[in-house]
Amino acid sequence: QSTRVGFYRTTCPRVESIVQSAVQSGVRSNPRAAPGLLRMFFHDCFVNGCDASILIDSPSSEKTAVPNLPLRGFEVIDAAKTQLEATCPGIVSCADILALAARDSVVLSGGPRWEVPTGRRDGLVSQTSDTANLPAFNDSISVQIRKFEDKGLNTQDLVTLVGGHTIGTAACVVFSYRLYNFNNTNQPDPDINPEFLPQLRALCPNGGDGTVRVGLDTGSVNRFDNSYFANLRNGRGVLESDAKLWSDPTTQRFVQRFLGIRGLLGLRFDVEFGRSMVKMGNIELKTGSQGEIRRVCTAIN
Ligand code: HEM
Ligand SMILES: [Ca+2]
Ligand SMILES: [Ca+2]
Repeated sequence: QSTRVGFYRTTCPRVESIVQSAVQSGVRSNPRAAPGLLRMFFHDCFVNGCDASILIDSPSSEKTAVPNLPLRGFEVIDAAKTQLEATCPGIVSCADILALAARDSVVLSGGPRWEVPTGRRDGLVSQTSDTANLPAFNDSISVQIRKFEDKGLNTQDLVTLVGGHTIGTAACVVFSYRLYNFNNTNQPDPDINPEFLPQLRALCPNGGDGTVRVGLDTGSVNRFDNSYFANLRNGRGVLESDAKLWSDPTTQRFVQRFLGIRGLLGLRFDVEFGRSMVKMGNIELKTGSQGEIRRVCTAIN
């Protein structure tokens, strides 16, 4: 069984417009919700599949894991769910709300629109420890490729989906080790463009406040565009894992194709992003009678 476009056509025909307006007003009052919801969908799908396990509130749920602490936009999902329960009670899964909200966040940021297949069901478990295999900011390319392959996503999907870093920010704490004493060399990471280095150092002084946030796509933090790939080529990747997409030839090929380098078959980021998001949205699906439709997204029924 899998998802399909229009799963709620007869049971909750207004689902898409209800989620869309919740995302619109949520992002208006909290701009961090747009990148937050996109990243939230990724972190949901990579842990127990796209089943809203990320949304559960409990002292030992996935939310409490370190990589999930910066996630934003949970209030948007709750607002959409409240609306949906008033309109079509017991019908729409929280996992589908998140899938739609991630798409709508991209559209609101000026990115492409794609059709989101629905029909996911909500999972019954959420454990902090299950998040241990999420991709990490210092993973090598081979580890990044393996973690995506484990979820049925290939190297092109990896480069495409990490292109989600065209919006949003990272805390100094996840990359400032690259700026001063990288791998005990007493030197910065050589992948950083020497003209970019002082900019990053000014934003994240040695021993400074690790919670300060820095754009992942310098110069285009709020716009869902191609600029992130140009920054990678120019040594302006902020995360170590991002910089390696350029320094490793396996993934550089795909970055070049997004940049339209002559001699390589071009790829359009706006087209590929939607395709890879649909693929990611089908990871380890619960359908039919598996799982449940939650009454509130933060708790199992
Ligand atoms: C190798 C894979 C990936 C790694 C290692 C990675 C790592 C990270 C890290 C460390 C941050 C900063 C977190 C913070 O300090 O708040 C971040 C932010 C972000 N990531 Fe990823 N990521 C990966 C893939 C993805 C994918 C596949 C997507 C979505 C399709 C995505 C979307 C985002 C977004 C939108 C942000 C900004 C969040 C915000 O502004 O609150 N990432 N990522
Ligand atoms: Ca999940
Ligand atoms: Ca951008």
